[in-house]
Amino acid sequence: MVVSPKFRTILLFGMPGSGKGTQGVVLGHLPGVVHISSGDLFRRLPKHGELGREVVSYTSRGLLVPDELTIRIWKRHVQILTLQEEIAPGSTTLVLDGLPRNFAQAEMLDSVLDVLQIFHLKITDIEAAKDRLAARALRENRLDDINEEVVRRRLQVYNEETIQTLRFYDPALIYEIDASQTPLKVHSDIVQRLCELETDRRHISEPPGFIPEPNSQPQPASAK
Ligand SMILES: Nc1ncnc2c1ncn2[C@@H]1O[C@H](COP(=O)(O)OP(=O)(O)O)[C@@H](O)[C@H]1O
Repeated sequence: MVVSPKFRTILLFGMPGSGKGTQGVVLGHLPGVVHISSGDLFRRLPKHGELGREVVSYTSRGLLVPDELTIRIWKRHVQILTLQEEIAPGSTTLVLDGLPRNFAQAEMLDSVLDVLQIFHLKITDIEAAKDRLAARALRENRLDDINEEVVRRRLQVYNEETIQTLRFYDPALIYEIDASQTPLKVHSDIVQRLCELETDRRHISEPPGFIPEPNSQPQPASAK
């Protein structure tokens, strides 16, 4: 049996409004890094198609889209990107935001993801998260951010279900970041951690065709 290599993956975790999308988009600009947001995938589905209508029937109520459907849509997207040679397991690092969102999804993705790092963007002030969602509702015209009841349910789903997903992974992979900081400071914390990983010789971002030297550890300043 041929076993396909897994995608090196960084997971962005955090409650709605914690800034996963903002950080994911910026990281996705690095060479060799591709950002995939499950929420964006769902919003891009044609609204009048069968899939789009089914998805909206859940997202509009603040509920999770069923696992089988979520994973099917995600895998189809990854397959298209792979066929278009925009990504390849072994050379691309995926930054996933919004997925996996529960324990079952983590299990379903385990055979395709090699999770290198999980950033848990923590917000303790729920009111601050709600304010961010209200601002995003206007900026991005997101209906699910406008309705207070829908927002309340999404936060509840996060606290009851999504946060449990972290138990699936080795605690050593999880890095907590204070998401109430400015986006730039959150980004700086993420980049600092990723640089530490690179010095551990697990490369996150590589220019196309870049082949790391077998002993390319950074030299101390005195050796230069
Ligand atoms: N992995 C997932 N599984 C099930 N539903 C999801 C998943 N990702 C996103 N969704 C649905 O899409 C909605 C929007 O998700 P997202 O854009 O990530 O926003 P946020 O993190 O602010 O809630 C979620 O409220 C949920 O209904």
